[in-house]
Formats: sequence, structure tokens, C-alpha cells
Amino acid sequence: MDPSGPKYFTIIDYVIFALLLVASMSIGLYYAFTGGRQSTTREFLFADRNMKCLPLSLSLMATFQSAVAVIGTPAEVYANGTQYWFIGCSYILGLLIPAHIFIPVFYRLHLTSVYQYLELRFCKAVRICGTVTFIFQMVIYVGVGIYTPALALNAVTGFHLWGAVLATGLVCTVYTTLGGLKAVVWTDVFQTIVMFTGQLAVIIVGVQQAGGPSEVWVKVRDGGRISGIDLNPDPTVRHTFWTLGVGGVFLMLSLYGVNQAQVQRYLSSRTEKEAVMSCYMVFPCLQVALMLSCLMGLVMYACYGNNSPLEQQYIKSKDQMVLYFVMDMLQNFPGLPGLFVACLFSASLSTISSAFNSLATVTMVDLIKPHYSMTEARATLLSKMLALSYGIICLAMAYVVHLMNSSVLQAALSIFGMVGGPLLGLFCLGIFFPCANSIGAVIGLAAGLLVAFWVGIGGFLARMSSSVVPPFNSTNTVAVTPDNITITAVTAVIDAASRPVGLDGFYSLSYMWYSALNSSTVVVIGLIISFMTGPTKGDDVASGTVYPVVRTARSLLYKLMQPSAWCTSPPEQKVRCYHDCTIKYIAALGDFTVVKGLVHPKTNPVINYSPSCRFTPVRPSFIFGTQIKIFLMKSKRYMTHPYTAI
Ligand SMILES: CC(C)(CO)[C@@H](O)C(=O)NCCC(=O)O
Ligand code: NA
Repeated sequence: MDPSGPKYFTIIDYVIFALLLVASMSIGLYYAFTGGRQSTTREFLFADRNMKCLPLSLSLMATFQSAVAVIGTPAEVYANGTQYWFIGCSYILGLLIPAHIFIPVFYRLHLTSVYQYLELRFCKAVRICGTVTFIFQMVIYVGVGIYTPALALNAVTGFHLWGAVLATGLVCTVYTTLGGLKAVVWTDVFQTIVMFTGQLAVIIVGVQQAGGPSEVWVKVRDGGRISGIDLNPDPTVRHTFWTLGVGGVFLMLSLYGVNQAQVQRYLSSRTEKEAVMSCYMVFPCLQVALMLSCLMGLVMYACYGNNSPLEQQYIKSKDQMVLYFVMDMLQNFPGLPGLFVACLFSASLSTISSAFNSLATVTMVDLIKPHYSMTEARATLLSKMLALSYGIICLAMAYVVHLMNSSVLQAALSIFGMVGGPLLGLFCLGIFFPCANSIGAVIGLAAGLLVAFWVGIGGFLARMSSSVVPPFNSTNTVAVTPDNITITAVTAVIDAASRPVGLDGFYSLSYMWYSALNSSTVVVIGLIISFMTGPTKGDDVASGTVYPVVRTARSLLYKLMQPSAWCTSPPEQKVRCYHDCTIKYIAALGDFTVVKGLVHPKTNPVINYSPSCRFTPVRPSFIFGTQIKIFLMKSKRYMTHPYTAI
């Protein structure tokens, strides 16, 4: 291994990199000139609402998997071992909950932007607050996403920094602007394949250079890089099972449950079932992505051990490790460095394009359309101009990120928690708490953002000041204390003394808890303010905007415990439903008759109903699902209460 100086790209590397950009552009152009030629907003922003589950799931994964994860995760595993891998546990609930709670609610409301939900459930002001918060979140995130690969590339290969930033930003802006969501999704698919291929190639060559898989295993095991599950309940420890596996669920919910970029994909699928399936399929894709990046960290450790290029001062930051490793290991494999750089840029392009498209959507749908009426052609043109202007704003943001300096993975995940967390809380307040009102929602969101920035910035400053005066840690103590017995005692004392208390304790909260903390703040403050200002009454909540948690749980429990109570009698009388929801059962209680059937009021509003029923008041324990209004065909009389549907 020759560790000296920066390595340079060969012509093949440049060609491979250029091919990636050309291919992505071509996909954009293809969708600009086929189908409806992107002439309607429905096509430009929702891919004609006709997407299938496989491309959607790859695209869903690609959106929040950027160069940040590709170079940040291996650097984390190299430095601190495989504890981070436990974030994979959070994917289970982090995808099941969106699939079965958020998708059904949003899909059935036929939304165009997820913030429209906030207006339906609360009011216009809440919608605008939500939209602005989202724009803020994505613009910062994209800044990190564009800048990260360019910086790493620049530091290690001498590739021009702002040239790379501009190339990514421009290519991405062009194909997003021309090809709409179809181009975004299909470039995501292509770019995901390039990303996986690049990572796999580096891992394979790396393992070979390190002397084979068993050698890698021995080295990482002896180097203490295989972490067992850490069940320490202390919330200030950066990575434990609890911070990653439980705190991570909230992070995942803010990304996969309520983020416009993802919800837009769910909404663009052909059917609700397909949307749910695509959410399920994200699980294996994310696990593969996580595995590849963790393995890369281990292989890197096997090659360098504790002799990291960072310590040898070949590079300046942890985030340059992966590219240094790639250039170092692959210099005798012309084309492979180019493939990996393509992998890195693929990861970022797929993120940036999704962000541009979703930003254009919300600006159009939430901020412009409700206030100015315009023709479809003008609206589409404006959407395209918006995608373009966000491209330029994000390029400017990349420059701001350039001025800050922290580990990119932690920075990105902190942004998700600090801005995405309060947004998650806002949606949870609406979906799970029928009593929450608009004032509660706005003040709750403000409180959540306030706490987020207080803890986030407080923590950042605290870390900055503590890194000036390096704190004692156990390794320092071992080095200076000759006697083993005193080591433990001294370490324990220092640990106890340095455990942060009071406000410092608050500031040292693990960044993996940010999403959970901030979303809970919004819910708690939102509920308190709602109760103080007069909670919303059940009947005043727009139908379909609340997820009936208690009723769903009760009906599940009921079905489990008393399945025989569901009896069906021959249908004879018609019942008409005037409610926009799917009805599976109509339970007419009193004499306990249940009619089974699947009804959608738009397509088939009539359901057969047994005549033996009398319309006596419902016993509360038998309410299943939302209440519906039904119409008796025979008597032409509206019955609003005795019938419920699930
Ligand atoms: C979104 C998660 C946390 C899911 O593992 C992951 O993709 C990740 O760590 N992303 C970091 C941000 C980024 O890659 O842009
Ligand atoms: Na991506």
C-alpha cells in the first residue's frame, strides 16, 4: 500500500463518472418526451398516479440514502464498531407503522401534498406552518447531500470541489425539471443499482486485499469492532440498542411516515395495497444498504487497523476515510475508483432529485395554488421553474454547509430529528388525538421546534467546547496509571463526575433521541393548549383524518376473543351508506345482527341489511370503526347513529 499523497483519477474513471450523469440525463429526457410529455401537474408531480411497487420501493429507499450514509456509516463503524448496525432494528416498526397507519389515512384522503392533511384536520395556518418547516428541513438536508460527496472527492482525488457540486446540482435540476416524478423514480432505480454495485465492488476488492473473509473477521474481532448489544438505558450515550432501535423508530417515522418526498411516492402508486407493499419492500432494501455500508467499515478496519489514515494525517476528517480507502485499495483496478465515485454521486443524486421534486410540489400545491388560480399549462411551467429555483437555493445551501464542520452522518440525522421530529409530532397530534385543535397544533409545533433547536444547538456548542479541552476517558487513564486496581476506581470516579447533570445533561442527549423528544413535545404541548382553549369535539373532526386507535384495538381484541359473536343473517333490506369510507361490517346492535360485506360508497353504496334489526341505540362496547351515516331505502329515513363500520 502506498499511502502517500492524493491519488488521481484515470481517464476510465472520468468516463464512468460521466456515463452516470449522461444516463441520468437520458432518463429525464425520455420521460420529458414520452407519455403525457409532462404537460399536467398530475404527471409531473405524481407520475400519473400509476406507479408500481418495485420501482417505488427502490425510490423510497434511495430518497434518504445519500452519500452521507455511504461514507458516513463506514466511518462510524470503523471508529466505534458495529453498534450502529442496530439501527436496523428500528426499520421494523419504522416501516410497519407508516404502512398500516399513515398510508391508509393519507391515501384515502386523496391528498396531493401531505400538508393538505393538516388543513383538513386543523386549518390553513397549520398547513402553511407544516409546509414551511418541511421546506426548511429539505433545503438544509440537500445542502449536506450535495456537498458531502463533492468534498470527499475533492480532498482525496483533487477533483474540483465546486465543479463537482455544480455538476451534481445542475444535472439533477435538469432531469428533475424535464422528466418529473417518473424520471425521479426511474433514475432512483438506476442509481440505486449503481450504488449497490459500487459498494459491493469495493467490499470484494477490500476483503481480497485484507487477506480474505476469515482474516477480516479475525482483525475486526481482535480490534474490538464487533459490538454486542448495548442495553445501557442512559439516553446520553450516543449509540445503544435503545437510542438506535427505539429512538430510530421515531426517526424512521418522520422520514417514511410523514415526509412529503415519501408520501408523494405512496400517493403516486396505483392502489393503496401497492403503496403498502412498496413500504414493506423498503425493509429488505434498507437492510441491504445498511449491511453493505457496515461491512465496508469493517473491511476498512481490517485493512488499516488502528493505523488510520486520519491519524497518519493523510486526510483531515473521518468523512474522507472511505474515499481515501477506495483510492488506496483500488488504484490498481482502473475504472473501479470511477465506479465508486459514481456510486457516491448516485446516492446523492437520487436524494437531491427527490428533494427538488417534493419541494416543487409543496410550494406549488400548498403555497401557490390555493392563492392564485391558473391554467394547467402555467401551473406545470411554474412547477418546473420551482424545481429549478430550489436547485439553485440548495447549491447556495451547500456553501453554507461548507462553512460548518461536523460528521456528516450525525449532522444529517440531527437535522431529521430537529426539524422532521416536530413535523412528525404535528401529524401524530392530528391523527391520534381527535381532541387536538388548531391553536394547540401551531403552538405545539412552535414549542417542538424551540426545544429541538435549544437541545440541538446547545448540544453542538457543548460538544465544541468539550472538544477544546479533551475530557478524561478510560483509555487516557489506562495509559497514565500503572496499577490496574486503581484504574477501575479512577475511571469510575471520573465517569461519575463527568456524567452531565442539569442542563448539560439535557444538552448531551443522544442525537438519536431528537426525533422522539421533539415529536413528543409537540404532542404534549399541543394537547395541553388544546384542552386550555377548548378541545375539538369528536363530531367536528373532518372524517377520515383521525386514526381510530382505541376502536381498532377494541375490534381486534373483540375479534380475537369472541369470534362466534359475529353471526350473519340472510340479507333482505337495503342500507345505503353516505360516508366516504370502506365498510366491512355493519353492526346493527340491539338484537345483535351483523351484516358482512365490503362496500365503497362511491362505487357500490348499497349494502344488504337484515330486517330483523331494530334501530336501538348502540352499546358503546360494540362500536367498531368510524361512525357512518346510513340511509334506509325502504323508509327513506336517515339513520346517523346506530351503525358503525370498520
Ligand atoms: C435514513 C436512514 C437512517 C435509514 O437507515 C439511513 O438511510 C441514513 O442513515 N441516512 C443518512 C442520511 C443520508 O444518507 O443522507
Ligand atoms: Na439517495
